[in-house]
Amino acid sequence: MEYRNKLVLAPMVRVGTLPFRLVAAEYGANITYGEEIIDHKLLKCERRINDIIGSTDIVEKGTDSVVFRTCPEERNRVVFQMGTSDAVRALKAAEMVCKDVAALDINMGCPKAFSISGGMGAALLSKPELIHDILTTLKRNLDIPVTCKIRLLKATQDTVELARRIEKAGVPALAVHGRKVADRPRDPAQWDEIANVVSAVSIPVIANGDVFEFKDFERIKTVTGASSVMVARGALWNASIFCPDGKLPWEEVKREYIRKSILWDNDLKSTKHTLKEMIMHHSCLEFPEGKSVIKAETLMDLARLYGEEDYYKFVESTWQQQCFKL
Ligand SMILES: Cc1cc2nc3c(=O)[nH]c(=O)nc-3n(C[C@H](O)[C@H](O)[C@H](O)COP(=O)(O)O)c2cc1C
Repeated sequence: MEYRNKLVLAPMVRVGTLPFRLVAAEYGANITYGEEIIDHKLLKCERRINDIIGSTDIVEKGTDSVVFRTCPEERNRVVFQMGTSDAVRALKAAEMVCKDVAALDINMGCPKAFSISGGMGAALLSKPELIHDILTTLKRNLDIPVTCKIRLLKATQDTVELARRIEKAGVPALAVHGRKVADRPRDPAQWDEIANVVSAVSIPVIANGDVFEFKDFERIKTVTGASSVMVARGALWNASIFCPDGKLPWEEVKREYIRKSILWDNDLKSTKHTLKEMIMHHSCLEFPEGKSVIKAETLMDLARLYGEEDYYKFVESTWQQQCFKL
């Protein structure tokens, strides 16, 4: 996996499922991260090939609940992001997905209470020995690249020191979200702090924070010196941010997302959540569209709402034909 000169879709919980990753890639993302999945959850899952829709699924044992869905088309660019606080558990969990993804990333930046109280996410930032243990154990035992995504520490020198230690663990790249743990999304990302990390390490740094237009990809690279750029909210609000020719109208992007959600039988909650985030940014959930999305009980309801009923029926009939063949 090459980490230089890449446009990267950031990991986003309940957003970064297969249809969203495919849409982002269609518009130009070179590397697409899945949403963070916790190792404990993975350990309760099994890998299943879904011959009807052509996906590989990680499914909660004894249920049909899909925790992670991928397909061969994205095999060379999808990054599985995991939450963990233990090297051995992380390895056991990673073994289930490593054949189907291009790389594994460990989330070392999540500031949410759930992550911190479990010793995961940003809690790892103050435990460099544990970081080293997790990264080296995974690297030694897996055939795919292992990276991590961090936030800034309170003091610049501490962030730089941590980045150097992470580099020594042998990772091929490091993603840096230019905010501190206590910062909120509205606080500006500190690109100058990312620049300090870039100067201190030789591995490619993936700069992340406040990229909202295509021109920002070049701007953040110039300011930070980073090799690659990762974008979260800018992509959530309009995944065509990756298009060099400029963004497409968000309605068009939303339609593409809905069609892909139908095609890959995406989890309804995830599809609704992603649509609601888009609507909240561009319009208002109180308007009829938002209310209908909230009310939708099936993907067919959403297909009907967006005039994609025929497409839904077409996809359903291809699944039925596939079922007969099997
Ligand atoms: C809806 C949403 C979900 C997120 N989920 C994750 C996640 O699963 N793992 C992670 O490392 N960061 C997660 N983040 C943080 C982003 O990956 C990114 O670091 C942050 O939003 C800053 O980038 P931005 O300024 O481009 O939004 C999430 C952010 C958003 C908006």
